[in-house]
Amino acid sequence: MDALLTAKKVKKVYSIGETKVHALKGVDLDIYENTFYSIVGKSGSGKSTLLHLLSGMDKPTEGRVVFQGKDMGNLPDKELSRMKRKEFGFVFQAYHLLPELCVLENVLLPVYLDYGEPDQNHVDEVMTCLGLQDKYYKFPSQLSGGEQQRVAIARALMNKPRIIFADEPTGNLDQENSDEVIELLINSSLRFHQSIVLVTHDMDIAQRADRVVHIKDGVLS
Ligand SMILES: Nc1ncnc2c1ncn2[C@@H]1O[C@H](COP(=O)(O)OP(=O)(O)OP(=O)(O)O)[C@@H](O)[C@H]1O
Repeated sequence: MDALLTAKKVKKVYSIGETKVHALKGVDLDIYENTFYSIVGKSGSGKSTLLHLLSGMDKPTEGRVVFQGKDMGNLPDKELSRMKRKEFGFVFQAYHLLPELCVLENVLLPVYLDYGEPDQNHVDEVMTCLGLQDKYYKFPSQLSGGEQQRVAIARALMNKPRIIFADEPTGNLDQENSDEVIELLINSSLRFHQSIVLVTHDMDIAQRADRVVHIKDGVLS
């Protein structure tokens, strides 16, 4: 079986004035479908940088990131943006919900950004899967942190992406909400056949993954 997404000899160097930070020093990684990966390592080891490069949010200094045969570094910006909206879902530590929109409007944003029509069955299925069936018309300020993160996950699932990228998604939540959000993220990815690539400091969460990717000083171990 071919990998869905492949990083080949990926390096990332950040330049701050004269100083160069070698954040990734030649990373090879295959992401297969229907698989949950966690990326763990100390602070500053390169976890978020790796997630940003795998998800097309940033480009490598050297090496290639290939999604379904397409080198993301060679795609025109417009095509890359379209691909990311269609194929990838994003969940961050901050929920990034728009406060003036209700839950349903927030969740449907990616669909409207692609000039699409909502698939009402999918919307209802995702919302129910995430326990949000009675929250459609609430505003973010009326929800708890855990509920807001569940809305962000629902939004990430709306376009039926192949991969969910999550960077410390439970970083702002207490233990109980954190457990619930991870449980729902795993359940929904199984239900809707997505892979998950998740960056976390929490080893209990990391161990839930099918594969734990360890990174140290920009190198996978
Ligand atoms: N935009 C940037 N400009 C310059 N240096 C950066 C930038 N982003 C990250 N770095 C540096 O690259 C290295 C890897 O950072 P990265 O954020 O990927 O680590 P991390 O493992 O996700 O850390 P944390 O767990 O603290 O979030 C660090 O030395 C960091 O200071």
